[in-house]
Amino acid sequence: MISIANLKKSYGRTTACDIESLDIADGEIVGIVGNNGAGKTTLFRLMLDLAKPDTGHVTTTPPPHHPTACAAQGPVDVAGSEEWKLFTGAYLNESFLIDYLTPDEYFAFLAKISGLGTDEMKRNLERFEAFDAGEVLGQHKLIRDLSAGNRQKAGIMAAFATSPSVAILDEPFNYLDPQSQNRLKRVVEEYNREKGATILISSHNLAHTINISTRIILLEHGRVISDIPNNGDSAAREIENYFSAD
Ligand SMILES: Nc1ncnc2c1ncn2[C@@H]1O[C@H](COP(=O)(O)OP(=O)(O)OP(=O)(O)O)[C@@H](O)[C@H]1O
Repeated sequence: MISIANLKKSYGRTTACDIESLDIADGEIVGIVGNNGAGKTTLFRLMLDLAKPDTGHVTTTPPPHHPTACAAQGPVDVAGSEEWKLFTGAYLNESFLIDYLTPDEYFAFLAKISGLGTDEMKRNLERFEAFDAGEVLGQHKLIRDLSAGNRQKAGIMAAFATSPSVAILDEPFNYLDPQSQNRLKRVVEEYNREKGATILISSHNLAHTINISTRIILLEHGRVISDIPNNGDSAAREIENYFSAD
């Protein structure tokens, strides 16, 4: 469970986040949508302790089924604890990558700092075989020399590589070819189903977001203006109306 309480962040006169209360239950796939500057990335940065809130907290409760030894029993404030890192994976942008490593070296590095064995890491990455299509793994190419799409794939795979119970992805469909976008949707849905993982995705691709999310949160000026359950694309009309050109 992720809980947000009285979370505010401003940059000068710009309100980037202003959320009084928001709970995300274990196992949800939450699509975060909103126009440019609505506050999607800021919300993720606050959830990952990459930005300091002006007020408020993001707390996260370790899911009971997470295999990694995690001392915390109850909710932990992400700004005051390291425990949540044991069960959270994320890819927001290229700053998450290490350019002078190959993807395989980068994944080995992640395995090491996460206490995963090489075999476990290999197994975790197997689910990405179709998504990767042999362009990222085993290529001996440095991350800095990969195409934008393949860097994006490496970052997304890294977010899932440690088998997290919570995964946060900012604009994951960016740079991906249409087939890879569809394969990513399939991997995300399978991962959520198999692990009961909570997945948060921000995207401007409304069709993909509506397809895979169980809930859609619409942001405007850092505030939640709609929070809609999405069963079988039921949120589509409201979301599409909001973004219509008229
Ligand atoms: N480090 C920063 N310094 C100043 N302003 C910032 C900073 N980070 C975000 N902002 C501002 O906060 C607001 C929200 O930005 P944010 O990047 O969270 O929006 P977004 O919904 O992710 O936008 P986009 O869809 O364009 O990626 C914007 O007005 C942005 O200019």
